[in-house]
Amino acid sequence: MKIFINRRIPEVGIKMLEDTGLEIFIPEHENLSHDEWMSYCKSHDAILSVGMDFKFDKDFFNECPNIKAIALYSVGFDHVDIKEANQRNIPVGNTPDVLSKATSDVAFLLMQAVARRASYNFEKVKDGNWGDFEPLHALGQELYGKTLGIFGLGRIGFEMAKKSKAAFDMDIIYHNRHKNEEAEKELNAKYVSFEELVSRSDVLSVHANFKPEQKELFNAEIFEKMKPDSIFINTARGGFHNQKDLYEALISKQIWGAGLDVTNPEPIFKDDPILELSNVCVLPHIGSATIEARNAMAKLAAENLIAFSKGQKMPACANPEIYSDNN
Ligand SMILES: NC(=O)C1=CN([C@@H]2O[C@H](COP(=O)(O)OP(=O)(O)OC[C@H]3O[C@@H](n4cnc5c(N)ncnc54)[C@H](O)[C@@H]3O)[C@@H](O)[C@H]2O)C=CC1
Ligand SMILES: O=C(O)C(=O)CO
Repeated sequence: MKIFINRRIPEVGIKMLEDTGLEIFIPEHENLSHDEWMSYCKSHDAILSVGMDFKFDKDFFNECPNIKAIALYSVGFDHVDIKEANQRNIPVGNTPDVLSKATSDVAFLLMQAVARRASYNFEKVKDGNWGDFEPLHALGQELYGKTLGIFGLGRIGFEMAKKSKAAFDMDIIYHNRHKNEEAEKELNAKYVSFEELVSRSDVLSVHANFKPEQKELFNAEIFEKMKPDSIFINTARGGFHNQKDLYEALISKQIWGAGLDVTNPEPIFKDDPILELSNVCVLPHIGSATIEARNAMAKLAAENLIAFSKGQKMPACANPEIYSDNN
C-alpha cells in the first residue's frame, strides 16, 4: 500500500508505518498547490492528511478512485465529505482523545489571558511602558465562581470544564446535542438551551465539531444577547463565528473580550482590525501543538493506516458506520 503524507509528522508515526513495510511518500516542500495534491493522491492508495485546507469533497473522490483510506492528522473532520466517503466505503481515520487535554489547555489559557488582559499588558511592556503601580489601570477580572458556558460538551469541552471547575470553582452550564451524564455527575454541569447558554455565560467557550449549517452561528444577534462583562472563546473552528460581528461587539462593549485559537478566515488577515484590539488574544491554531499530543496524533494516524492495511477496522474512525453491515 502506497501512502501519501502531505507534510512531515513526528518521527514516531513515520517509523511505525515504515516498520510495517508500508511505502510512504512525503513531498520535498510543504505548501502544495491543489494540482500537486491531486496528482499525489491519484498515484497513491491512502493519504495521511495534515491540516484542514485541502477539502475531501465529491470532486476529490470522483477524481481519485484509487484512494482507499484517509487518515487525518486531526480530530476534526469538517473538511471531509463523510457521505461521499461512505458511499465508496472509504474509512476516514481521525485522532480523538489524545489532543483533548492540550486543546482544552489552550482554551483555558485564552480565558485567563483575556480575563487578565495579557495581550494589552504585554504590548505595554514591549512599548517600554511598564507604568507605575496604578490602582485603577489595566484591571482584569477574576474567574472565581463565575459561570462557564460550554457550547459542545464532548471530549475537549469536558476537559475545559474540568480544569475551570478545579481552578476557579466555576459553575458549568452547557449546550450539547445530547446530555453529558459524566459532566453532570462529576462537575455538576447543567444542561441549558442555547439561548440560556448565551445569556447566562460569563465565559462562553465553543467546543463543538463544525458543520456547514452552523456557519457563523455566533453572530451580531448572539453577541448582543451576551453579558457586557462576558468573554467569548473559540478553539473549535473559525467558521463558528462571524469575525466582523465579533469585532463590532468588542468595540461597542457588548462583550468584554475574546480569545481565539481559530479565526474566520483562517489564517487571519494581517490587517484584520480585530488584531488591534486590546481585549483580544489570538493564537494561530495551536490547540494540539504540544510535543506529547503531536506524537500521540502521529501514532494514532499510523495505527489507523496499519489497521487498514491489515484489513482491520481503524481504531479511531470518523465514519465507523462503514463497518456496519447496513452500509
Ligand atoms: N484548536 C485546535 O487546535 C483544535 C480544535 N479542535 C476542534 O474541536 C472540536 C471538538 O473536538 P472533540 O471535543 O474531540 O469533539 P467531540 O465530538 O467529542 O465533541 C463535540 C461535541 O459538540 C456537540 N455538538 C456539535 N454540534 C452541536 C450543536 N449544533 N449544538 C450542540 N452541540 C453540538 C457534539 O454533540 C459533541 O458532544 C473538533 O471537531 C475540532 O473542530 C480539535 C482539536 C484541536
Ligand atoms: O485536530 C483538530 O481538529 C485540529 O484542529 C488540530 O489538531
